[in-house]
Amino acid sequence: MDLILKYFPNLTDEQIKQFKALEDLYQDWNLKINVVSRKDIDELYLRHVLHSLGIAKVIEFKAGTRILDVGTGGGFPGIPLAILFPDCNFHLVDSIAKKLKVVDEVVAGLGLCNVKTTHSRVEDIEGQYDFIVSRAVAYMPTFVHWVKGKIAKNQNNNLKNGILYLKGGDLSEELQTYETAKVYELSSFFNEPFFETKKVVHLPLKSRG
Ligand SMILES: C[S@@+](CC[C@H](N)C(=O)[O-])C[C@H]1O[C@@H](n2cnc3c(N)ncnc32)[C@H](O)[C@@H]1O
Repeated sequence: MDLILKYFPNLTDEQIKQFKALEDLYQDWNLKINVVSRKDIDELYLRHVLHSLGIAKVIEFKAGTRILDVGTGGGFPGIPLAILFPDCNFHLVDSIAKKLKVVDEVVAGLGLCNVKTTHSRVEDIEGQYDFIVSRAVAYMPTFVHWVKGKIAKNQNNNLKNGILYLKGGDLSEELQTYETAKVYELSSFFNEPFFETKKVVHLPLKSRG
């Protein structure tokens, strides 16, 4: 938890309480359903919470922003972002029902009112969002194809609307057709060895294929 405060020192008491509660909630749920690996649960704040919050270092969502988390799994990056941005609306989607059961319980345990979940493949989700966030779900061209038509145009005249994807490694081949894609190194925000090769890819609306 100290790690979160180190990089996000202006949290409210409520947010601190919610971030602290994550550890027990995930530990309890992991005993019943394995949503987070053993190693990762021991380093939950580094590997999941702080990693998810890397998106917030790239874009600070304004109140009322609609965000879709595709393939949220156990709730990442959606849940940490929903704690950080309580005035934004989050829709967390996954194609595996048991993972969403855990997400629903964690959301209820935290008292988060800004999160909705749906058990579905993202291709079947209808609706428009200002941003689509994700981590470790699909190769970028496949992902872009899945979410085509789901990003709202001209909402608040925000040219940044689009995809924010947490990825690692060499992305040159994957991103070669997306000229306006911007890649942010998470090591420039977080001084921790874990983030050495980790990045946030921002694909604004205009660059969608
Ligand atoms: C490797 S896990 C990543 C989970 C989470 N984003 C994280 O980083 O911890 C990939 C998740 O994407 C989900 N998924 C894969 N394809 C999907 C699709 N087309 N629609 C919705 N969810 C999908 C899987 O069920 C799985 O939970």
